[in-house]
Amino acid sequence: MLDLTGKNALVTGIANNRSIAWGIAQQLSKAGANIGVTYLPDDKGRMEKKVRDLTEPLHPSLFLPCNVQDDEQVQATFDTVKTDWGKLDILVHCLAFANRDDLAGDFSDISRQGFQTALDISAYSLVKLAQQAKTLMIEGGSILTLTYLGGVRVVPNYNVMGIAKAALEMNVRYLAAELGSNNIRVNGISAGPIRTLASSAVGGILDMIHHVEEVAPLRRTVTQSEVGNAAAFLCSDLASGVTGQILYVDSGYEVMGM
Ligand SMILES: NC(=O)c1ccc[n+]([C@@H]2O[C@H](COP(=O)([O-])OP(=O)(O)OC[C@H]3O[C@@H](n4cnc5c(N)ncnc54)[C@H](O)[C@@H]3O)[C@@H](O)[C@H]2O)c1
Repeated sequence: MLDLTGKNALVTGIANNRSIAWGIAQQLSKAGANIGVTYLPDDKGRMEKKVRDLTEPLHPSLFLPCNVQDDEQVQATFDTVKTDWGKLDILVHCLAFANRDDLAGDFSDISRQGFQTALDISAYSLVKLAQQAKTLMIEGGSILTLTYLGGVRVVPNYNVMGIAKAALEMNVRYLAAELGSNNIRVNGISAGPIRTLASSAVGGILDMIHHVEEVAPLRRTVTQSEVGNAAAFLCSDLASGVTGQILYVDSGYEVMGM
């Protein structure tokens, strides 16, 4: 049985009720996990309010600002996890960012700055968070990230994010190899296209969704809660033998040749 009772789960990347991280947080909570939430702070505190109101029904025992580009904020987040929880069992890395200009048009036009930003926020951040998480996963643990097929194949307009996802997927494998001896598992879910704030920045996202609805074996795309269910499995002891893997939760689209 899928049971996360007694597990402390820190979930990053909730922005609104469409966020994949929100789907994951709900399923982890349903399975009994104690939830902590981080959000991306802004000057006016809008994100804080929105995410606080949204996640209130899950009674998060931690609610912290964490911009992954800010080392002090990352440190402060994990210092609080240590003080308040004592141990961490589950870390969900569910965030990404690239400049809108770099998610359409010619791939070769990407600027150095745009490349660095996308790779820093969307790929390096997993390493940064894992650095901190590994010291608190004293009973072992599970780290999970979110990726997309555009990291292994060319998808129109995904451009710089494809490079970031390729790096992210290798991060999963290197981290799994390093942390396995501490019984820390590291996996990724490659989700099918879902309408969210982040995906709306990718040129032609609706066309991508319609294409999946026509071609994928299940003839539809996936929902946040389907991704959440797979996440709960990967974060639970039911997946105790699974690490370094990318699990496709995409209605089967990845297997199709045409
Ligand atoms: N939506 C899709 O179709 C799809 C498909 C496959 C994978 N994914 C991946 O799922 C993850 C979640 O995206 P989503 O689609 O739910 O969109 P979303 O916009 O709801 O979530 C993206 C999150 O990234 C956060 N973020 C951006 N920059 C940050 C920073 N510097 N520090 C901390 N947080 C930051 C945002 O605040 C937001 O919460 C991403 O990694 C995305 O690439 C999405």
